[in-house]
Amino acid sequence: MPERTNRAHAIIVMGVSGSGKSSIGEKLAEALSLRFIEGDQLHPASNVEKMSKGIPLTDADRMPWLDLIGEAMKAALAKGDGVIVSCSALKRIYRERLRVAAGGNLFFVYLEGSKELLSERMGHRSGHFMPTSLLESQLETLEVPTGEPGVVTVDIDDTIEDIAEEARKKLAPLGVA
Ligand SMILES: Nc1ncnc2c1ncn2[C@@H]1O[C@H](COP(=O)(O)OP(=O)(O)OP(=O)(O)O)[C@@H](O)[C@H]1O
Ligand SMILES: O=C(O)[C@H](O)[C@@H](O)[C@H](O)[C@H](O)CO
Repeated sequence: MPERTNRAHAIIVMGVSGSGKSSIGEKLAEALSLRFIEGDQLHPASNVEKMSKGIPLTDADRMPWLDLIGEAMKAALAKGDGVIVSCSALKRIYRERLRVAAGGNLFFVYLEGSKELLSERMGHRSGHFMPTSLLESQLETLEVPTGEPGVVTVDIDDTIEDIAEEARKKLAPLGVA
């Protein structure tokens, strides 16, 4: 379990594509006055190219990307800064790798929603490299993090503002405020 202290924390807003990681991550960062890092921007170009073509990423594709996210969190924490990152973090091994990178000082906000709602939200956005056809593989790959240390779960069937507020309320008892 991450320690309850006043020091800076790293938070990952996680979930499958279309769950709202970027939208909620930005809002939560604003509410907690923390820097927000868009994890998608750290993907190697080869990963973006694959996803654009509708090809799911493999563990081997994701590892270098997770390591870049880990380094970004580590650098922020080393400066004493808290940080929020959007990252799908679909499997437990990915989350463990990220926890190690953050020196155990890492919380996850898991955005949970139905396939129908996720598909609707992905379908509504334009100009994004991730096709809705990849949602199926995202859901198959997801290992739900509920019950792991430092994880809070929020339902995405709400407004962006209310979801971010719910996440903030659930993080507060864990010492993140
Ligand atoms: N609570 C919400 N209510 C209405 N629309 C939402 C909500 N959350 C996100 N959206 C919209 O749904 C789409 C997906 O959201 P967003 O890009 O934040 O998700 P994401 O998890 O970061 O996706 P990806 O991982 O594929 O980049 C966007 O068009 C966003 O504006
Ligand atoms: O782990 C993955 O398969 C990827 O990270 C995806 O989740 C995308 O980055 C994102 O969802 C697209 O916008």
